[in-house]
Order: sequence, then structure tokens, then C-alpha cells
Amino acid sequence: MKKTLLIVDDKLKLCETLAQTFEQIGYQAFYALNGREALRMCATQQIHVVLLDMMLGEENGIDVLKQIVLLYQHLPVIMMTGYASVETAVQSLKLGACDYVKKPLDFEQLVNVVENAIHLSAFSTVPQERQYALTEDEFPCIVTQHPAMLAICQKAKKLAATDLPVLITGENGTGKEILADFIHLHSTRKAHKMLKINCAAFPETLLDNELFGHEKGAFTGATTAFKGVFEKADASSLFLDEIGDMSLAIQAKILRTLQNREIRRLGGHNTITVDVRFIAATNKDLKKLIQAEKFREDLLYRLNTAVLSIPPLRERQEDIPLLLDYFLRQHSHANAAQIKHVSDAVQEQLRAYHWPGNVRELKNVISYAAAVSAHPTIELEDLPPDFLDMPQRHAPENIREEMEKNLILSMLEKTSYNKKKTAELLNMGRKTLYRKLKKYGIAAPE
Ligand SMILES: Nc1ncnc2c1ncn2[C@@H]1O[C@H](COP(=O)(O)OP(=O)(O)OP(=O)(O)O)[C@@H](O)[C@H]1O
Repeated sequence: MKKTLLIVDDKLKLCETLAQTFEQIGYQAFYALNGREALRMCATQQIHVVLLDMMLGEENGIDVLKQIVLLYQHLPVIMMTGYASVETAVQSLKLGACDYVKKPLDFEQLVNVVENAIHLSAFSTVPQERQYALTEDEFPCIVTQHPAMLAICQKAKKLAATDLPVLITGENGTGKEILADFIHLHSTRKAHKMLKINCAAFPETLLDNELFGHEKGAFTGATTAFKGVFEKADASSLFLDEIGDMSLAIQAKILRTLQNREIRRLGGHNTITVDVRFIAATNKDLKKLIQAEKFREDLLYRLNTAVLSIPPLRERQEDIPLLLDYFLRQHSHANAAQIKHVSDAVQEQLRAYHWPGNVRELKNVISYAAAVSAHPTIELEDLPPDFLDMPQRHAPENIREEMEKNLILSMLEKTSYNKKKTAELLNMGRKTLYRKLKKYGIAAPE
């Protein structure tokens, strides 16, 4: 397989020349002229190494570096810098770049640095993934370029460095489990496999047994002792999915475990100390469950210190084309087939849909369409038959609304999603801006 290189520089000529030169020595080279395009390439191409310029026009290469390191922690990034900015280059090493080269570029030296980076990354990172018992394809990768999602990943990475319990909320299929994987893989516990349990999948007594285990003779048929997931996850992390679906009695036991870091097996007399990092997820509104007396308030308080709320896909439409490319590439890889593309009409349809099943639904729709389409381009008739009959998202009702939405989006981009500045530039009150963001389904990070 060819080694692939991504060149990120705002100067097209330089990108083209570098790409050509690397292709001449057997590389496959891609280029991107800005950070957005760079993230898109990382998500949709199998890149082995990134060559990133420090000055990307109005953008700062360091910001792009931070985003790449955040989402693709195993991807080596080499910074390209002018003589004057060696200090910044050193700073970039602290932020996760693996090396830097000075401009004007000495091609021979550059090739050495690139080869070295690929060599080192193959040895230092892949074994860790293997240890985690995932193949490279299964390695969880959060594909996004939406500011709200990037902010969530940033926060998740910070939380990963602590041992705080984390609560992840979001609708079905928004990526709660993949975010839990991300936290675990950024934590000091990553060498151990994270255990996962779906609380909604078990009736109460079975869930109790799965979580806390039992002693021999605890009940008829308990011929041997059994370790629950809390014990099995010792020194690692435990992902409790659908925690809104647990009985109050189990919630009380979980709370005790969180507080005392110990459990007692069913039928056991001794307490067992467990060292487990706790990540929980729910698609339910836990406050509402508390009102309905189905969820313990004290458990929510315990979990509430670190909450990550993933926005639904319809509020981050910008991610749709990116995810689309990513899933098409996955599909082609899994089926050893050529990568397919989608027609403009399909793109339009996908953007207008309201995605109640979020990213999982998008993945399923794309896998289906890629499998049934007989041509390199996926057309409307390749989409699942019931998909076209589904209700569409609230689209702007008239041209004025369309213009208003686009104006807000461009001002948000211009101010790096600073809502105060955006409201000022648009000459509207902050409350009005919030109302309009909600109306048009625009997610903007706090
Ligand atoms: N940002 C993303 N990038 C790439 N893949 C994603 C992303 N978000 C979700 N997925 C994929 O979509 C599918 C659903 O994601 P996941 O299982 O993490 O969602 P969930 O919120 O935990 O779902 P549920 O609420 O049903 O348990 C998975 O195959 C996951 O890999």
C-alpha cells in the first residue's frame, strides 16, 4: 500500500509542487488549502502523515494542529515554519506535532522527516490500538468539523485526563458510545479494555448480577462465583449505556459504588474495592425522570459535574457531507469496491431530512444505497424506499428566511462562533439571535 501524505498550505502552487515531488518518489499526496479542508481529508482519506504550514492565510496553523491532534491522535503532524517562527514551532511540538521543518524547504531533509514520522507512528501507536483489541478499521474515529462537536471533543479530552465520572447525553445514534471510546482512549487507563453494558438490555435481577456478580450458592443454580462488570473493569473504564432505564434499587447501588469505590457481590458478605472510571450515557431527559420519580436526584448530582451533550445531526448539517464521504469510504473498504459518490439530488435530500436516528441512520442509509446502486454515483432511486416518504426538516419558509439563515451562519464563522460579537454585527439582541439559532437548527458552542 502506498504511503499517503496530506499537505496543508494556503499556497496552491506550493501544494501542487510538493504533491508532485512526493508522488514521484512513490507517495500518494493530497493537499488542502485551509483547516476545514484538512479535517475533511483526514476524515475521508487514509492519511499516514500531515505536513502543515504554520501560516494558513488568516488561519493559524496551530489551531488546525490542535484539531487534528484532538480527533486523530495517532496521526503524525509535521509543521512547516518560516525562520522567524521557530519559537512557535517549538510550541507546536508541545501541542502534539511530531516534528517541524523550516522554510525554504530542503526536499531531501523533508523526505527524511516524513519517513521518520511514519516509521515512528507505526511503532509507537498501532500496538496500543491492538492491545485494545480493535482492528485499525474499527478504531473509533469521531468525524466532525462542527464547532460544537469540536468543543465537545476538546472538553472530553480534558475530562479524560481526570478520573471524574462523565455523563454523555444525546438522542439515539448521535455518537455517545463513540465519544465514550474517545474518552477512554485518551485516558491513562487506555491500556486496559473498557467494559460496556447496556442497562436497558437486562431485566432488573439480571442487570444486578451483570453489574455486581454473585457468590457461589447466592441463589439456586449459582454453582460458581461470578464477577460482575464492576470487578472486571478494575483499573479500566466502565461504560453504562442507557442509565435512564435502571431500576431505583440498582441506581442506589451504583451511587454507593461511585461514592465508596467498593461493591458487594450478590450473596457476599465482604466488600470488594474496585478502581473503575465511570462513563454513563442516556438519551432520556434525566430531570424529567426525576420528576416522575424514576431517577434518583442524588445520582444525577453525582454525575452532573461532567456532562457532554451531543447535538442531534439535524443541528450540525455541515457534518453531513463529511460523514457521507467517510461512510462511503468505509463501505468501499469493507467490500473491496470502488468508492462511490452521491448525486447532487441525493446530497440535497440528505441535507433536508431531519435525521431522527442521527448518525447511525445516516450510516445505514448510505450503506444501503452504496450496496444497491449499480453505478459509481448514487442516485435518488438507490436510497431506501421508505426514506423518500419521510418528513423533511423545517426548511426556511421563504427566500428572506433563507438569506437570514445564511447571513447568521457566515457571521458566526467570521467571529469564530462568538455569539456576542455575531449579535452585535447583525445588530440584533442576543436573545433574538438565540431564538433564530434555534429556529434554523444552528448549533453553536457556548
Ligand atoms: N461523529 C461520528 N463520526 C463517525 N462515526 C460516527 C459519529 N457519530 C456516530 N458515528 C457512528 O454512528 C453509529 C452510532 O453511534 P453510537 O453507537 O456511538 O451512538 P449512540 O448515541 O451511542 O447510540 P444509542 O443512543 O442508540 O446507543 C456508530 O456506528 C458510530 O460509529
